[in-house]
Amino acid sequence: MGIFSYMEKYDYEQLVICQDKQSGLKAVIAIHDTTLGPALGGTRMWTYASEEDAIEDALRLARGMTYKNAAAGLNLGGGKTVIIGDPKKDKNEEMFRAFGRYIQGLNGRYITAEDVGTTVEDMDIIYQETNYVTGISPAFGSSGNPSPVTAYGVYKGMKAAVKAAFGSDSLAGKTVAVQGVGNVAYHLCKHLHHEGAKLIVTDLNKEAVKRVVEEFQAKAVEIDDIYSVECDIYAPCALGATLNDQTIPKLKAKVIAGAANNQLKESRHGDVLHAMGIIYAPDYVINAGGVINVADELEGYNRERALKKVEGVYDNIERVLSISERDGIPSYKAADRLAEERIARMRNSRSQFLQNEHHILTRRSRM
Ligand SMILES: NC(=O)c1ccc[n+]([C@@H]2O[C@H](COP(=O)([O-])OP(=O)(O)OC[C@H]3O[C@@H](n4cnc5c(N)ncnc54)[C@H](O)[C@@H]3O)[C@@H](O)[C@H]2O)c1
Ligand SMILES: CC(C)C[C@H](N)C(=O)O
Repeated sequence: MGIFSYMEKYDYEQLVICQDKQSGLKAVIAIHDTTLGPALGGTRMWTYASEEDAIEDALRLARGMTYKNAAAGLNLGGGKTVIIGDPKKDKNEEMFRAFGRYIQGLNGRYITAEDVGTTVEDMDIIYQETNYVTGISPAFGSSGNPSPVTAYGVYKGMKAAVKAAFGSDSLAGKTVAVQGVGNVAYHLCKHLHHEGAKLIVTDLNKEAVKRVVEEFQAKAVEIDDIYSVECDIYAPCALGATLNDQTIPKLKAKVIAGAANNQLKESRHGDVLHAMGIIYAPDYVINAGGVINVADELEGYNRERALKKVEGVYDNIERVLSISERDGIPSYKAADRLAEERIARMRNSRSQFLQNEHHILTRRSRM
């Protein structure tokens, strides 16, 4: 499908292609929908097989942020950036400065933060060029790395999903199979271990596995074995599309609750999970802790207030699962409905003329 057809299909607002020869920056900023407010979404740095793949990923992830922000009750729209390159080899200071200038050029329509392959240090460099960046260092009065807070939200959301499946939200004695034990899942494993859950883990990065085995008595398994292990909960915390035709038939878990974005390869896989009676905590509802946390920076960051808001992920998962049960629809559809209805309500809410500082009449009166 051509880019304009794809954008029209899901009603995207804007796609910005950024190139800076000097620094090697090749970035794609996708803005999906700003009905609720400026588009907030992280910057992913990844080695894409093709430029088309990078554009598609930016578009897909941006739309996911529209739904995530809407379902989390934030007054923010959805956007995302991908930078083409290897985060271990291709980063440099000029690249993130150049990227910061592109963000500034959007004049607040897009606000960035961390995603896979980018760090607080990268956000600090962007901050030298623009205010439209979050997840910057606590030294600037900001919230820092969002991953521990995302993990806290996933932990809370997992408890709500476990309650729906087993009648109690206790994780003590439950076995959780965690795929990918990087930034978010390390902290998730810590919460689960403290509550008395048993952990089975895998990761392409052997050091990351060693750390959770040593610190949280996790049992390590091979990459492909994580789907078929005996467990109560499967927590996908690596990349997307791991719930697909090949993996779903292997699952033994009664609950799926993890941090990864875009877990369902296609929506129909959410229908399959529903038909199998597996409780699926929709990805963008359960992993909203990070964005809720960085969004708090826009009001002057307060950690205590941010964590309180993140605890609401529990209620949000409960709400989605009860709509799913009440209406007999898969949980991913219940989540989409929640997000779409909020956006539609705001889009259709009555508009009144209010003169503000951006209005032409105000500007004219200063002349
Ligand atoms: N960091 C956040 O605050 C945040 C917020 C919301 C969503 N997410 C999503 O959560 C996921 C994890 O994010 P992160 O920040 O922890 O990233 P990360 O890169 O730190 O961790 C991901 C881990 O998954 C491993 N991995 C990759 N492919 C794998 C595979 N096939 N099998 C097993 N392990 C594999 C990697 O080696 C890495 O250790 C991503 O999908 C991200 O988009 C992150
Ligand atoms: C704004 C960020 C913290 C975004 C995060 N990477 C997410 O996917 O939610």
